[in-house]
Amino acid sequence: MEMRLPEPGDALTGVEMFAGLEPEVRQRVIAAAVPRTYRKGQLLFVENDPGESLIVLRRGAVAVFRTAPTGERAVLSVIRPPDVLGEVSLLDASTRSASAEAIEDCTALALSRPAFMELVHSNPRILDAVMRSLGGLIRRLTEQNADHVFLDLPGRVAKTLVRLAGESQAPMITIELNQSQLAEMAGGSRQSVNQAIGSFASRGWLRTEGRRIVVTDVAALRRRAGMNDR
Ligand SMILES: Nc1ncnc2c1ncn2[C@@H]1O[C@@H]2COP(=O)(O)O[C@H]2[C@H]1O
Repeated sequence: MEMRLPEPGDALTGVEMFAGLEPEVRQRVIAAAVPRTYRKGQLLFVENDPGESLIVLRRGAVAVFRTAPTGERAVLSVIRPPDVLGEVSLLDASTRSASAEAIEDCTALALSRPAFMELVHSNPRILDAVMRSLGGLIRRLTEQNADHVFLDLPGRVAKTLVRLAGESQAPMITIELNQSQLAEMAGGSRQSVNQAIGSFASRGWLRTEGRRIVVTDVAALRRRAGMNDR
């Protein structure tokens, strides 16, 4: 019988949680997962829905947010491939801790809770990656808490932009985010975020182009956010 070698890249390529799996286990995970597509603006799930699956994002971007009783949103994070979301309610067998909306057209794989738990029980090594992912989430939450105490709003806007710019070393970094999304992420009103952006633009640290922000001086934003120089 002809043996099929695993593809050099598959649907789980780059996803840290599945990185240490044997090729045939990866193939079983892929076979058990259900492909999903979400249009820009579509909700993947809302807070307090039953947590029924782990979502592996393959393409697009998803905003994770909480909604206040007034309807105001606070964006906790923007998830991009090859990241996962929905692990919290799977692990504590509870409801979704936040809502998630596609902010670009997305493709994803959904792994049901029973399939995920079966995978964990038969491959306990996966717990290393699960713990790393939870540790990373706790670390980010700690940092966000500290930012709300120690940084003023322009500082939080600067830090949000630096985070969105990621590790890029490019001289100009384009961020596909409008100012209300940025306000939801930085935890401020649209008006005060607009003022901060205007002041950064007048200093030559960025410019706005319609719904995008082009960062031209990440180092200056890092300094404004009180982050160490690299
Ligand atoms: N503060 C946060 N920062 C980043 N991601 C989060 C945060 N809170 C929740 N999430 C993600 O959003 C998901 C919401 O559904 P879950 O609780 O199943 O799993 C959650 C995590 O994957």
